[in-house]
Amino acid sequence: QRPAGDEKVSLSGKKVLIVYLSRTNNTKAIAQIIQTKVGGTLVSLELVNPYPQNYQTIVQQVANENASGFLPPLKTKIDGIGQYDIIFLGFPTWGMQLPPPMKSFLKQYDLSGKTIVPFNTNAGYGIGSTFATVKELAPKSRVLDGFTTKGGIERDGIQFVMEGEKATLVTNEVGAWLKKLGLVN
Ligand SMILES: Cc1cc2nc3c(=O)[nH]c(=O)nc-3n(C[C@H](O)[C@H](O)[C@H](O)COP(=O)(O)O)c2cc1C
Repeated sequence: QRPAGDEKVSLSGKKVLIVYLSRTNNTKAIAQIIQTKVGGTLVSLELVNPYPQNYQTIVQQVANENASGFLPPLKTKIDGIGQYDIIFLGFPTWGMQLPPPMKSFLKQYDLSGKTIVPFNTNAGYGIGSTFATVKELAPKSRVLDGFTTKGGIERDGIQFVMEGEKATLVTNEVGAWLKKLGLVN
């Protein structure tokens, strides 16, 4: 068996789906960079009942949902998910966990046999349990090494940061990551 982190996957003849959750557009920016490099269908995960705009209110609501295991219903429906071979999943870290809507997504869709490629932004505290939870909720998928970068720090009023030098840096980092996975040349 090959060591973890040394997995390669080929893009040829594969259909790509990029699903992301993003509140302040940092994770969305990464999703768009990925789409520019590998193509595919870009889908934003939207909720039946959107989260509150206020930061403290959403932090409290997410804490409650994480504690109770509540899975918010998704407004976004993905037609014919069976046609996709490679599914990129993008999300921020929320309360050091995978955001509840991503848990909803992974519980709702059967991704058996598919390749999942996670990516993340966070305020600097890291991925937390997010990548591990993706693996737990998609036990019959092949989950590749994820990408993570520092995004906004909404607590301190810093929202969108993927512009200027940061955008250039992140674009290069995403390219190197995709190359390592074998998804771009
Ligand atoms: C409800 C909530 C909880 C968050 N919890 C964390 C956290 O536990 N650790 C962390 O590093 N950042 C945390 N953040 C910050 C986001 O992960 C960070 O700003 C991210 O870049 C936002 O991505 P987005 O712009 O795609 O929404 C939290 C943000 C929100 C709104």
